[in-house]
Amino acid sequence: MKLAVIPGDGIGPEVVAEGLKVLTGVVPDVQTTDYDLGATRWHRTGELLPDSVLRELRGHDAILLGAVGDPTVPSGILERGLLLRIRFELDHHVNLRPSRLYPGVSGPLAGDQAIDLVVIREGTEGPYAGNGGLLRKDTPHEIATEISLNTYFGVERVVREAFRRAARRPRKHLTLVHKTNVLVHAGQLWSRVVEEVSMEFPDVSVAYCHIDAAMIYLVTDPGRFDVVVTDNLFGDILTDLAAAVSGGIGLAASGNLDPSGANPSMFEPVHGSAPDIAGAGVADPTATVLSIALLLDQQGLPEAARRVEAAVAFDLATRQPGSTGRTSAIGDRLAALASS
Ligand SMILES: NC(=O)c1ccc[n+]([C@@H]2O[C@H](COP(=O)([O-])OP(=O)(O)OC[C@H]3O[C@@H](n4cnc5c(N)ncnc54)[C@H](O)[C@@H]3O)[C@@H](O)[C@H]2O)c1
Ligand SMILES: CC(C)[C@H](C(=O)O)[C@@H](O)C(=O)O
Ligand SMILES: [Mg+2]
Repeated sequence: MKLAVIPGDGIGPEVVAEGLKVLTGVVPDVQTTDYDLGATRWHRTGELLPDSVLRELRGHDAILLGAVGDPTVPSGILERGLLLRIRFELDHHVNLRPSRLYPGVSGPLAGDQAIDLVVIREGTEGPYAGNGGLLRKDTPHEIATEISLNTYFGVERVVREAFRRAARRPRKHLTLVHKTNVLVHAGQLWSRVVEEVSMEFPDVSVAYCHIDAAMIYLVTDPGRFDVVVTDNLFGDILTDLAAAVSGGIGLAASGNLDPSGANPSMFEPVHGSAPDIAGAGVADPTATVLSIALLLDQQGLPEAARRVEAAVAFDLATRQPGSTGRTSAIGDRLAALASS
């Protein structure tokens, strides 16, 4: 497997190192190419994602990313110019974000309710499309717009993927999360597409939830969710909360997928560069390791993926209550468990 590695900023390199330990333990023939993209390169050269690097990324089977973002770089430069540019250029329209409360993990919810859900977040449209600007800048009449783009093509393909995934799960249940009572144009498109595609999946039951109510239910009754399909921004926010109720952001994995296979998919923890703990060696690498499991699955290695997930499940079930541990110690443990 040819893997492009973008460790990135903050805790990115720390967690990626542990992810690679686990990956190379279960799949010996991984050839990695490291790309030093991120804050340091931007400061040194002004480059975010040179076209030549983008071309090289396309030549890999998959990409592993740590995180981007740094307090010394104006907000949005790295996020838009590097991370989102990769997602958009490589047509990562399916942003796959599973959340599971693993046995032994104590979440913040009363009675540790069962959580096993998958969010399919649209990845290339919505308010992330970059369709906006500032008018009359630096005047008292300044106007900022950030228009949400929703195309039939973009909504249909992600909704279809969500139904496909729901149909393969035991509960076969899909919830559309949106804000159709206010965002009536986009809301109507999303609802209509869900209704249309549902005709092809008669075994999948369908529910709808406004995004604000979905936040309530994620905290009071997360068991009602199986597969959730939603737009780019709602999905961003929803998956941080889903992570928080499932044992924390240090456990939340994601895959940015182009299911057509035309472009390499990219795997990364849901969390960011965590400048508050960067360099301290205390970041939990489990989210990255679970992202490796998603990568292995997508690369057609389900048995290796299962071993990695089983290693994480065992580790979480046997961790000392309340303990987090050192990044490298968790990585060593997971690598040993997964390759044994
Ligand atoms: N995919 C990405 O690259 C990505 C995702 C989110 C945020 N960001 C960027 O990261 C920077 C920091 O953003 P933020 O602080 O809002 O979010 P964050 O996810 O980096 O951190 C939020 C909180 O979670 C904690 N945390 C995060 N990962 C952890 C881990 N593995 N183990 C233990 N604790 C962990 C942090 O210490 C912090 O308290 C910003 O520049 C932001 O744009 C990047
Ligand atoms: C850093 C940012 C561009 C990114 C997003 O909003 O998608 C992050 O929050 C995430 O969840 O991966
Ligand atoms: Mg986010």
